[in-house]
Amino acid sequence: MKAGFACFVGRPNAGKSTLTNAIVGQKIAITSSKPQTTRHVIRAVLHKPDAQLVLVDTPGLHRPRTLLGERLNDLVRQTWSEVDAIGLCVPADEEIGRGDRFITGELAELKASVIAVVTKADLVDKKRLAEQLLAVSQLAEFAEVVPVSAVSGYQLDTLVDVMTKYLPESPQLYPDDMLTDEPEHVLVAELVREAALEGVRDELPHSIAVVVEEMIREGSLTKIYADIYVERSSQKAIVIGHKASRLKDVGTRARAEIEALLGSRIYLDLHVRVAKDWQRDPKQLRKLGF
Ligand SMILES: Nc1nc2c(ncn2[C@@H]2O[C@H](COP(=O)(O)OP(=O)(O)OP(=O)(O)O)[C@@H](O)[C@H]2O)c(=O)[nH]1
Repeated sequence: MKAGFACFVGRPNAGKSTLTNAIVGQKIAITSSKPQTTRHVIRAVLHKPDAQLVLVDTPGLHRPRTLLGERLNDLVRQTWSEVDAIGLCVPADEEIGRGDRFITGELAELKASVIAVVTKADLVDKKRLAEQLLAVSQLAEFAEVVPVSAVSGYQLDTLVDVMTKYLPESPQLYPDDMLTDEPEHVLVAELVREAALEGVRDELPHSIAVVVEEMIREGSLTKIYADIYVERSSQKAIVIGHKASRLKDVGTRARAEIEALLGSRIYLDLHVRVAKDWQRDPKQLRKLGF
């Protein structure tokens, strides 16, 4: 029996969240077409007859400009130092760049086995894929190099097998029925946050946080009360929209996602609140889960 921890790293937009979701087969991490939306460490547990792979989802590493930025970087480095296997994601359809080299360099000192994962293989032809595999393997000494596509499902099983190979001998770490150890309310908050960001990412990229205050089950219905926090009242107006039309859309989108996640009917009550400059205030950061 082998068991251990693994995570995917890579520059923004490399396809880490999508890959995690595709492997786990359920939407638990946040994906978007815009960089740097992954915030919480979310674990998914993959069960196999002879192994247990615990996937940890980390935010990206970037130059910290706020207290939140610093906390996030600390979180990333701590996660990296604790895992047994790391999948370094490099998209097949983009040139290898400074971001990839920077992250590869950061990984050099770690005890973890590093597997280079060439993502989005469906976007390129065979020749380009072969070239990218070669270019990636010249970046560093990787344990293995594996091309995958989260969209077509190409080589996802292979990747899991490869990552499992580098886990230590260990009894299983989590019970059989466990998919993630992230409390439900955090997953729900992430889905609300994703819906709230839809269409306003450019205006409010890092200014929205969501806290689920209450989840009450009443038979087949789950009542959820959540607060959407912004930093200024001008942002509040953006999130709510004209005659609350935007907030209604946010609720509709989030409700569909949450119903799919929880498998039950949802009543969703959303409030938009201003927490002035929450990204710089330690007390507020703690309250918001950072
Ligand atoms: N065609 C294709 N697109 C993909 C694939 N994987 C991810 N994408 C797209 O690439 C974009 C970025 O994917 P994410 O999974 O959000 O990337 P990420 O690395 O988690 O990004 P950050 O959270 O910003 O660090 C999204 O628009 C995805 O739909 C893939 O296998 N094939």
